[in-house]
Amino acid sequence: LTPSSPCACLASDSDLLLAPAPPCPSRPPFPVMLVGDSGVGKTCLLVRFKDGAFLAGSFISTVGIDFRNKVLTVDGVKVKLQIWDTAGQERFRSVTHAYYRDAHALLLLYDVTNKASFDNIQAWLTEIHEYAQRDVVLMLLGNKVDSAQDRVVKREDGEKLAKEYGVPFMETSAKSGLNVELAFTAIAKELKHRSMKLPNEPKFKLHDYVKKEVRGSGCCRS
Ligand SMILES: Nc1nc2c(ncn2[C@@H]2O[C@H](COP(=O)(O)OP(=O)(O)OP(=O)(O)O)[C@@H](O)[C@H]2O)c(=O)[nH]1
Repeated sequence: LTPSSPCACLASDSDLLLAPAPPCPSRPPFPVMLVGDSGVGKTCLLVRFKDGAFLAGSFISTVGIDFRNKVLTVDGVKVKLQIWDTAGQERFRSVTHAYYRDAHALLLLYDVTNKASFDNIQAWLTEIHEYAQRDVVLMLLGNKVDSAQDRVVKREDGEKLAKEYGVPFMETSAKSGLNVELAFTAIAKELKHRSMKLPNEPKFKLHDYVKKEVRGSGCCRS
């Protein structure tokens, strides 16, 4: 994935000013997969990120898999993500398994108002371990934090689990938009750094970045 000449999918703004970028086929988008139990808010998180809107009202479960593209500008570089929204329902699990291998990043969600979705995270991690690439970028998200009165999973429990498995963690809300942009930006930054490997650039540390930015967002101070 290390680019020799940047294309429109992964090119700095200054490069684009100097010469027209070559077409994208040489640079496919980074596949990012959303996984977690049915109803945790995967589709809503994606819609919030892509369109800045919240899908309220009746809940329509994803069938199989759906995907959307979004280009982010990270440190002056365009990074194209192809985000795969998977169905959380058990009956679609074999479909999801087929996609893990090609995913460069995974956002694993639970719902802070649904204890079972949190308890199932270990099973999801086992599945990820079995099917995904060993070096896949992984982040744990506790979604629906806007529903404070219905919360049954404490932030500390999410943090503890994430620490146990060595994965970055943040709480999100597809409804309010809290940390949604940040979650995808963090993933895009990590993918960009891994693929570009510029000689004089300091190594990007996803864990540290997430910790610093979450603290800065003011969402999680007790
Ligand atoms: N309060 C609140 N509700 C949310 C949030 N995100 C999703 N929801 C609601 O939760 C329900 C399920 O959301 P989806 O995004 O469809 O869930 P999903 O994980 O894609 O479900 P599957 O497609 O079955 O895997 C919907 O009724 C949403 O409106 C959130 O951040 N806050």
